[in-house]
Amino acid sequence: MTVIDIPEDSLFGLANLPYGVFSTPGKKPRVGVRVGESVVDLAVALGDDVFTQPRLNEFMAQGHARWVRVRQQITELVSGDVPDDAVHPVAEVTMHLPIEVADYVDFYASEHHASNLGRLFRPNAQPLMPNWKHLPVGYHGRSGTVVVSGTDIVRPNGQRKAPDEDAPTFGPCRRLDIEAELGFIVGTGSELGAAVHTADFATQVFGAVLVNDWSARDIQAWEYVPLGPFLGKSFATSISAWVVPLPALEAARVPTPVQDPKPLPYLQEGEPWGLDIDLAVSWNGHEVSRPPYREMYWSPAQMLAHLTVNGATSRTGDLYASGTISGPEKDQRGAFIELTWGGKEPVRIGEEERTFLQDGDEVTITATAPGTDGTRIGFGEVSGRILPATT
Ligand SMILES: O=C(O)/C=C/C(=O)CC(=O)CC(=O)O
Ligand SMILES: [Ca+2]
Ligand SMILES: [Mg+2]
Repeated sequence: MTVIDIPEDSLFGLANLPYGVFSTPGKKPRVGVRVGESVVDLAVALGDDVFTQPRLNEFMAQGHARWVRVRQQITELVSGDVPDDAVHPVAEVTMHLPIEVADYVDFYASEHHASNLGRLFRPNAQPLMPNWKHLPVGYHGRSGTVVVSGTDIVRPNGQRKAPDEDAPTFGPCRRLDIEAELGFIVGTGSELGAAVHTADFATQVFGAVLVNDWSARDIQAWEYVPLGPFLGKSFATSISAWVVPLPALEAARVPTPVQDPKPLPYLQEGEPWGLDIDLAVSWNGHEVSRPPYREMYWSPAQMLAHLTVNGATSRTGDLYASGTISGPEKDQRGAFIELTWGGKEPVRIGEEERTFLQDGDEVTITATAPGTDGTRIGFGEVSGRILPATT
């Protein structure tokens, strides 16, 4: 038997207990929970077959009451002796995509980001569209290209046309960018035709991950009118390997910024709440931005309510992302197009300067939040390295 060591300042103490899918050499991917610098194999520790699956979907589909029970069981288990064969050092496991992504939706919930992108993409129009403060704007993404942190990202090819060019050309993206976001994973789905109320968020959403919504700005700028993002964003979206369960985020709840005008009734919550999560974006190992999630205008529950208000189902494994997280300050912007103001103001990366991503560049996004026991909890990281385009 083993007593798992949890350093006092660990971001993965008992207040966190994130789930992931891991493998050890020669063995199949299965469900584990992170405790300190260890991964606990839940199939071995709890003796339940649902954790032998290579994804969290089957466990999530068991529903909220079951999630609560398992979290209690894990807390009791790791507070005492854990069977030796259930414990692996995190440095010795390989992490996999934690969920089979059902549908993927991406919102646009940061007023600062939406205003900045409006100015950059539509310099002759008002930055925020008239609908923006009435509904959480979003689009349907491509679930099949959601990948786990650490997966290399091949620079996309596509059509691009700069404003000063007469005709589009085909080739590798020249303005490859990131978007630092938070993603919410639906655990319990809804019926076709039935809207999900804001109050149902806590029992339907299983947890949260970090998201990097890689974006080809030149492809996007040319293709997006009038139907929205398409190939400029569908080539890859990276998520962190650890899914932070919703109860771990209780202490991070904060009111959203004031919503004026008052949203329509289906978007109302007693008091709309966001999350006090601090993100950090590193470019080749140099921190370039610290986006604050508490600045997000639309709440996670409002986004879910909007997503389903027309009767569209939500399903186990759905991923809906917040949209780029940008704060009011320049060093709080969650996309390089904003940080470098459309490539006009390069940022310093050690000895070098950057506007958009070069081949070989690596971006890592991390985040922490207050935990329920007064310590902080961590999201791990979402990272990815750019490989040259295929020819
Ligand atoms: O305003 C636009 O035309 C484009 C917006 C985006 O690229 C943002 C997007 O994908 C949603 C987000 O991450 O905030
Ligand atoms: Ca996005
Ligand atoms: Mg994407």
